[in-house]
Amino acid sequence: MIVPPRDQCSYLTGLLNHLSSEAVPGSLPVGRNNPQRVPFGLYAEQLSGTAFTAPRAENRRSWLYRLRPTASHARFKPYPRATLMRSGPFEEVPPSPNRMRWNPLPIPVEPTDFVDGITTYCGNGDAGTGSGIGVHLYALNRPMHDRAFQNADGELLLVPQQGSLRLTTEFGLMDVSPLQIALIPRGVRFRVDPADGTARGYFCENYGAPFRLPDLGPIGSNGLASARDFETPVAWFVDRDTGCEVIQKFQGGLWSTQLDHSPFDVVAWHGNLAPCRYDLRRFNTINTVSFDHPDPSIFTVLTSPSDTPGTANCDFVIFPPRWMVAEDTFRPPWFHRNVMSEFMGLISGVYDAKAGGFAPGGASLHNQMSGHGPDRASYEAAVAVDLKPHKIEDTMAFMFESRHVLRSTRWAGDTPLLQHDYDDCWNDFIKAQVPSL
Ligand SMILES: O=C(O)Cc1cc(O)ccc1O
Ligand SMILES: [Fe+2]
Repeated sequence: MIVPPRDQCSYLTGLLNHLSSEAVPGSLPVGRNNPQRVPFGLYAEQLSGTAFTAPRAENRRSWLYRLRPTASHARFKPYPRATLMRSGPFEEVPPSPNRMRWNPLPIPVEPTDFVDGITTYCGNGDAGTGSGIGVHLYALNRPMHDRAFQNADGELLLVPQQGSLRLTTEFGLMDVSPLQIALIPRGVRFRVDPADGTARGYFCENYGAPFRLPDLGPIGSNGLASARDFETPVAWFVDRDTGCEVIQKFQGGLWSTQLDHSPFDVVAWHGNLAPCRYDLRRFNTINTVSFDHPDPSIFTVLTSPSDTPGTANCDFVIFPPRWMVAEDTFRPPWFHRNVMSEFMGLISGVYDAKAGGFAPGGASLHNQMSGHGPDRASYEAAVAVDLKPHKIEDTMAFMFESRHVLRSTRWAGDTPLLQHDYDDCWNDFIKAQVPSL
């Protein structure tokens, strides 16, 4: 058991391990979950992320030992501020087959924290039936101070793009920077504070089955993201009897209640349901060493499966720095139409299918069966280049790929960030000339 230095992040490693952590020696009950009297009068609480009876390999739950029961709070009232956060079902505007791309979301000018700085671009499914995802960006310029957020509708996969974040969670403290990601299980209360004043990033709100590592099939027992590289914070708590607003997302709506104490009062915990972070630079990228451009599923970091095997509710896929060695191959992404729908973001650098227009902090959406692929400049460069081993460096793009059409929000269609000329990047391809018979 690890006792953390106060206010410093310290981590336990592994994904889905059954972990134990106590911030005060002797606070974690030994050998049972809910003894008649918990050490120091702490309150035992089980947090269930899966049904009690979920198969053992799927089952996720943790036991939290806290200064006060989470149950001690006043009624939630509707959150009084308007935000641009939207939720499934996404029915604000009719779905369109058009390809969409957006310029980077600006950092706000008005004082804006994480909750108020969320803008929803698109999503699918329904928070009410527990399938689908919401796709959001955040852009903020101040800490959450005495506020905490909790999402009953889904798990959050945070993808910082600019600016480091300090995440204060019920389980402990996590620092997350661009090129790292964080997973926050459904219902866990957390606070997001920028380390350097401002921050921007993407996040997937997963209404469906929790993210997990993909199967590796013939790749074998190693490769892609490794469980040992996921880091979970050790127990850390605040013993403070001052007010804190808890904002909860529930069935699409935002609600607020006021506590007279900190919600971050978990002194000890154990279990396999906990927030974690992962450094994308640890990804063991696998690619062809012969010919042809493989399907991007080889770059899957995490997957949220659906009820149909191999057809994800959401795959989180990255396009990291990597050697390109394929012989006699058009090396960038090929032209394609996909039954799955693709939302992409760019953390840094340039994406190899787009010579221009796809900027860090920007986004694109290519929905079910819409034709897309390299823009003309990328195509022409790739067919002309002399194929030598070449390293794609200093870049990190990602994709949330989902089995259902991603329906954009009204904001996403109306914002001046939308590039109305996006289709033009595929204009004026020279017609192929086949010999006449
Ligand atoms: O559309 C995209 O850029 C993402 C993508 C990349 C790739 O290498 C193959 C297929 C695919 O959808
Ligand atoms: Fe694609």
